[in-house]
Amino acid sequence: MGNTTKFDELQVIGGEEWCVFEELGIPAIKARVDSGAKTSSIQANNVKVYNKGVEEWVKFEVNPIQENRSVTITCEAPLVDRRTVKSSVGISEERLVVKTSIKLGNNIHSVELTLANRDTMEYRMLLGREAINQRYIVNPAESYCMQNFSEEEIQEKYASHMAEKSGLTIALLASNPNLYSNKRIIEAGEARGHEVVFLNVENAYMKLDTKSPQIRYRGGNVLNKFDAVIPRIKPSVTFYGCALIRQFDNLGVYCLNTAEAITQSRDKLFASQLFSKNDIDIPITGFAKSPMDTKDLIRMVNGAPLIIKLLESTQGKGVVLAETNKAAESVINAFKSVQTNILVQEFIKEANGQDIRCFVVNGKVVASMQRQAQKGEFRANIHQGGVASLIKITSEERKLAVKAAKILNLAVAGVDIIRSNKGPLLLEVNSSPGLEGIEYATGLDIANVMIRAIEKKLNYTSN
Ligand SMILES: Nc1ncnc2c1ncn2[C@@H]1O[C@H](COP(=O)(O)OP(=O)(O)OP(=O)(O)O)[C@@H](O)[C@H]1O
Ligand SMILES: [Mg+2]
Ligand SMILES: [Mg+2]
Repeated sequence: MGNTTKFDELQVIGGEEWCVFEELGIPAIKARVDSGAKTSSIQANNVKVYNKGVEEWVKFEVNPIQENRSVTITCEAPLVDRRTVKSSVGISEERLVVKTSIKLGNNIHSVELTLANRDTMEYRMLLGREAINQRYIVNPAESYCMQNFSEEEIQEKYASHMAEKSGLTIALLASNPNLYSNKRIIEAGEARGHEVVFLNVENAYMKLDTKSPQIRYRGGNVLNKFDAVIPRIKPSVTFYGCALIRQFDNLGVYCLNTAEAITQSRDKLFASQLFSKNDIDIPITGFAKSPMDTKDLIRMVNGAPLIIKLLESTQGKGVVLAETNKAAESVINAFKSVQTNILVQEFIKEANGQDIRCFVVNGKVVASMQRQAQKGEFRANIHQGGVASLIKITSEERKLAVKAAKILNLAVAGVDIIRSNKGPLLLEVNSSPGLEGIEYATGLDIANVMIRAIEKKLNYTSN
């Protein structure tokens, strides 16, 4: 088995040692020397693989100081292996292995490090056999044989990192980082000096436990450094997304829109009931279970032409105009025959395919636009070819928008209003209103307004 080093050439290391990783930018990290482990490992969060030329590299974050998560070092190193490790319960997990140089006392040599989630462990690093063999001999009774750092020295080494973190750490909980709205939110957060981390709803999961509830991310990283969460939950993942938001909320993280508010706004029937209960005018709306009531349902909303809406619709996809009573009856009964919940609604003809979108943030209308449907179309949604333009809203409309957002308890809301002969009527309230149309129409930086709303709630002042 190769050359064996002479025993008296080996240096003695203790059961714990201070390691320095100059290439990773880690000035000192305490390691448990563990000859039982083959490869050395280090605690790593937000692990991301990327390409650097033809090589694969890994970017990851390390919290080098035990029991202190405020110091975060972002490290980069070449990826040398992906290993499958089996946990004690037999579940295989992939671990990335990187290569870098380690300094122990005055010795510098190359080392392979497994990136592990060691959050629950006392030491942020384990020094395994591969790093020890042929170089050191372990005396577990001793500590810091290679070099020791005092508390003051550690403080000094990390002083710049402690001062560096001035902005907030904000999570954007969504599904697609390339959507205009999401890109703008990240951009606006970073422009104000914050760190914005994109979290994919479907890659996050939770641990329910009274002592240490957690949110984890694919790969086992614990997400516990966030000051705030911006939820942008698409309708198909409402249930799961809201469960995650509740978990963040339980962990004391401020959420720009609560799970409860999002859930309420996603249910058009429930939201409409809340509106009518709170004296907010909406188009006359009916909801019935049995086809036997269809005829009266139609009469109730003043007959055709009338609107039929799927309960969970967005982008205007589930909104239908029935021109005659006969057509209305067959469409309503067709939906009922496939157990689909629908609302039947009075058609506001005089709106002429126009509606108004008010963007509400923390109780204020921060922007508004008019949307005009395409020719021959009654739905004004941008996704249905609607065209946005600037509009000056009346104070009555402004009050209506603010009140609707307040009743649903939404910090950020897209409130849709339609102008009728009876005055402005509330159409619906969206909890993840898009930014593209409204920023384009108004020229305003709405993403910036959202970020500043978080700063205000957290009493954050930049220096
Ligand atoms: N009762 C109505 N009378 C006239 N037009 C209506 C009525 N209800 C909806 N519309 C038109 O259809 C569009 C879509 O309706 P609504 O906003 O209720 O559906 P949605 O699918 O949830 O859209 P969103 O993408 O805004 O969430 C409205 O923006 C409006 O232009
Ligand atoms: Mg909607
Ligand atoms: Mg709408």
